[in-house]
Amino acid sequence: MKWSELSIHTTHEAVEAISNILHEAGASGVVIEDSMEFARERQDMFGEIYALDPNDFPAKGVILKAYLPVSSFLGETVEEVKLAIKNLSTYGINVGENEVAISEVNEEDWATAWKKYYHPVKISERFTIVPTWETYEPVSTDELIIELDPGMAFGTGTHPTTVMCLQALEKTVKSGDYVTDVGTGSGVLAIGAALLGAKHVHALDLDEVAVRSAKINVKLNNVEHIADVVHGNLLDNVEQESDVVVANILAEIIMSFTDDAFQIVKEGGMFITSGIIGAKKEDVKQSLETAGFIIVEVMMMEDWVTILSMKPLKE
Ligand SMILES: C[S@@+](CC[C@H](N)C(=O)[O-])C[C@H]1O[C@@H](n2cnc3c(N)ncnc32)[C@H](O)[C@@H]1O
Repeated sequence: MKWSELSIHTTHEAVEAISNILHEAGASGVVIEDSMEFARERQDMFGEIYALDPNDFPAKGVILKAYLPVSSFLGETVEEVKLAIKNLSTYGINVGENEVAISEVNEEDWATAWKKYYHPVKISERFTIVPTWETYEPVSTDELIIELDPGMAFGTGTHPTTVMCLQALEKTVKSGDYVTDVGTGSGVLAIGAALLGAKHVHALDLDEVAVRSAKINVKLNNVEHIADVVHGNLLDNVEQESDVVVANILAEIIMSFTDDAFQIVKEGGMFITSGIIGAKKEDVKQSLETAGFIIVEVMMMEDWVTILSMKPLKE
């Protein structure tokens, strides 16, 4: 089968938003070629992972490659994608060069292209993420293994926003907790919370592809009796109070539902918010405080921020 490869040269800041646009446009996969991936000392942060070939990476910024089936609608879809990306600047997101190129490729060229960059990664005290096609022996009995096939959903578990969420879950989830995962993507955080001893995890995503992918991964990790995955928009129709709510979405989206989150977080419970670029940190903190949360900790990795906030106990 022939596919159209849409290649977009952009900034780190715009990756997540553009990936969402591409998924919404029907892209069956998004490959991220990140200049920082090549440049940074991954060995220090994540342990030795893999040898990188400089030819696979742009000199600066990020190249996103999305794959769409060749069809008569392609022209329109590409125009819609270009317009949606242009509109991101109205949200204060710098899309950089925003060069868009289109070429035709064979299915076998892209379906596995990204897998060569994805190997077992120890991402926190306890969590190691292992792609399904790799074998891995745990090094200690304490280690928690998340097996993932991200398929077409965000993420591989190694994005800084996800890494910080897993570290935050490690600090906050207690045995028997109720957890809600808003924007579950591949289901990585829901699985993490279940492995940490949560009694029940409610995971949801607006994107049907993510819901399918998360369901597969939840099953793969044998936590389907703990974590349910549904299609949903933020906390609409969520009534179950939670000890921990985690949301790794864009700052603008987080700020739109801090009041709703306050309603479902139990007193003394935590709201973990991530996917926030450095420039939006203060806005999100203010939105959380206005809703009634107390900021407990602010974590940073690269230019990404994760905020842990608590719903105070009544006097
Ligand atoms: C950055 S990904 C995070 C995935 C995963 N939780 C992680 O940490 O790797 C954000 C996810 O939020 C979902 N999302 C975006 N807007 C949403 C909304 N309004 N309601 C529910 N999910 C949404 C996207 O489809 C995407 O899967």
